[in-house]
Amino acid sequence: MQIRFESSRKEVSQMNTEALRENFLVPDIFENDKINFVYTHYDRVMIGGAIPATKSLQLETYDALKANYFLERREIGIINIGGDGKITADGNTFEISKLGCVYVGKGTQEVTLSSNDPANPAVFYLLSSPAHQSYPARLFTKEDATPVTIGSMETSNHRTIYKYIHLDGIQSSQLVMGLTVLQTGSVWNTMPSHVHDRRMEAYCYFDVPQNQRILHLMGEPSETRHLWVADRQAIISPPWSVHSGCGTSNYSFIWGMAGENKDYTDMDAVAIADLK
Ligand SMILES: O=C(O)C(=O)C[C@H](O)C(=O)CO
Ligand SMILES: [Zn+2]
Repeated sequence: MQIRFESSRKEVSQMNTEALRENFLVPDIFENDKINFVYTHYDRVMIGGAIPATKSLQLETYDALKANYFLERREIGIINIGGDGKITADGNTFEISKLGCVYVGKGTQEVTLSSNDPANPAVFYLLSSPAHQSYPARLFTKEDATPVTIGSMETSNHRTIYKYIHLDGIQSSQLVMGLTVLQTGSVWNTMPSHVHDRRMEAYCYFDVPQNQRILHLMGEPSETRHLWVADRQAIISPPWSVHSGCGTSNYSFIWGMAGENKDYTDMDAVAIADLK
């Protein structure tokens, strides 16, 4: 498992393209018949992917966790961006379709991921953070997520936000998670932009057409940098960084956070005119 250490604001402002990508892009987590994770030192959030293509996959512990099983001191949010699948958590089975989310809490010993049809396997995005309290495993479909549509065609940022794990949704110890779908013709996410010093964030872009890309913006508002991101790649956003993107077509992305609070609305807005 790859480990990503933290970088300071000053270091980031001096990084070249390669260093920015090495530190903040998570390019290869989705692989057939494997669970892959990157362990970050940003609130100790782990970013992962799993495609149970020809066999079911079991969440195993890692030496870096020094835990008897993966969720001994952690919780996990799982969103399916592929075909229909199943998640079993200590004998409880959840049927999960595309854009569905399953939360599994601390203390769950066995988590198994599987696909219903090997010809169209489930593709699971995984986000895990340390947990100090146990909450029950739950499934939310995208309809359960009380979708909210914001932005407009005029500003090319018309999009629908689905919140799954947050203060008023699925309960967790500190994990917050959901996804955003851009409407056809809209390309900007999270613009106007924001920061939240209280929480780190990770984005995983998906349904990005082949040969199209997302220009993801990061860095302090007055010192922005960019990463070119392809389909099914994730990015790490430090708590002091903006996290916003513009696509060469419309697309969707999963966002997830951990840190001081679970209040989705706790954001410090950045005026567009203040971005540099
Ligand atoms: O399109 C958006 O705006 C978002 O999806 C914003 C993210 O949800 C976010 O950054 C939450 O902190
Ligand atoms: Zn944010």
